[in-house]
Amino acid sequence: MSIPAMISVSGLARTFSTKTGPVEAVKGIDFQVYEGEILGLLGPNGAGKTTTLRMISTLINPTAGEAVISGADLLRDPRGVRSRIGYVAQGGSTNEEELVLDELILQARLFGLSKATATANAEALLAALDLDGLGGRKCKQLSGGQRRRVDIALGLVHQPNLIYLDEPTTGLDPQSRANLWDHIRSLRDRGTTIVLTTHYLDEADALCDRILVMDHGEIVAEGTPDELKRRISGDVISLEIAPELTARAIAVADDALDLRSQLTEGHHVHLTVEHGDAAVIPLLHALQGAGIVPGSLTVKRPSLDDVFLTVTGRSLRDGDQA
Ligand SMILES: Nc1ncnc2c1ncn2[C@@H]1O[C@H](COP(=O)(O)OP(=O)(O)OP(=O)(O)O)[C@@H](O)[C@H]1O
Repeated sequence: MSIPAMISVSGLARTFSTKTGPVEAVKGIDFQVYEGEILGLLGPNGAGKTTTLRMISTLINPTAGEAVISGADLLRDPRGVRSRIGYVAQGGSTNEEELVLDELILQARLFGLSKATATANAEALLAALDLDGLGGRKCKQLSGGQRRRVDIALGLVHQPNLIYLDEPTTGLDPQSRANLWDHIRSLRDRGTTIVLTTHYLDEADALCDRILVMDHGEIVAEGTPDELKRRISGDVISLEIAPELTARAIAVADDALDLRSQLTEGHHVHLTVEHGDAAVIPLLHALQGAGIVPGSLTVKRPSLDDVFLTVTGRSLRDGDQA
């Protein structure tokens, strides 16, 4: 049975008019988000991630295209869309002077929940997001990680089953980031569908079930982190071999495996194959048959940085000026 699509987007585009001419922020993209997954929009600054999120949350109108969000049509039923989603913006939206619990209850009431339900939801979320005991604090008295969790609670307090997180961990220290990742995963495990944007490769890798790589307003690659790494770059098996045997070792490996590429560097032979783990035993067997015993063997999976470099021709970290 196929998993139902929570979001279905087709031909979605947004061009901004500026004094210096039109800016095509998003150039007609198609994608689906499935129920219960964490989908990541990964790309450098200016790739079009936030514009995409803002369109599918009704905050800005698309110039072209359409979308159905949790059963509601984006263009014909924007109120329906708004009631079904939670949106956590980049900078958050907490009111500095407000008490955390009051802020959450107010937010839920804005979505039409009764006082009792709003209070119950707010208290349950404080517990679920490890914010117990902080309901009586002012938002400005929280740490960065606590604030980000309050932002997320604000997006969830009306109990949407779909939440958008724009750069959820930007500005957090490594420990708060890892802690927030755990919370985001636990939301998914309880059935919430999550769409998040990030420029962090490690975040997309650690957190997302599926990734859309965006660059210059387009989706340039799509897949699970593993699929992307495998499809685009392959795994690299590195063998330490006596220099006089490297040519022979490559010939043997080429017979035994479906090699994508090979490279010799002194005592080392690097072989690129689709599935490194599955290739190790046949490779060792073939080498042994030819009387070659490697001094060492390692299998390296490519990083998402390698993926980004392959699809865009530049590193994600260099791409911030795009
Ligand atoms: N209101 C606007 N008016 C004009 N141009 C805009 C507007 N909003 C976004 N843009 C432009 O559209 C492009 C995409 O911006 P967007 O914010 O969607 O990128 P992003 O991938 O979310 O980047 P970041 O990671 O920095 O948030 C950029 O070139 C940006 O300058």
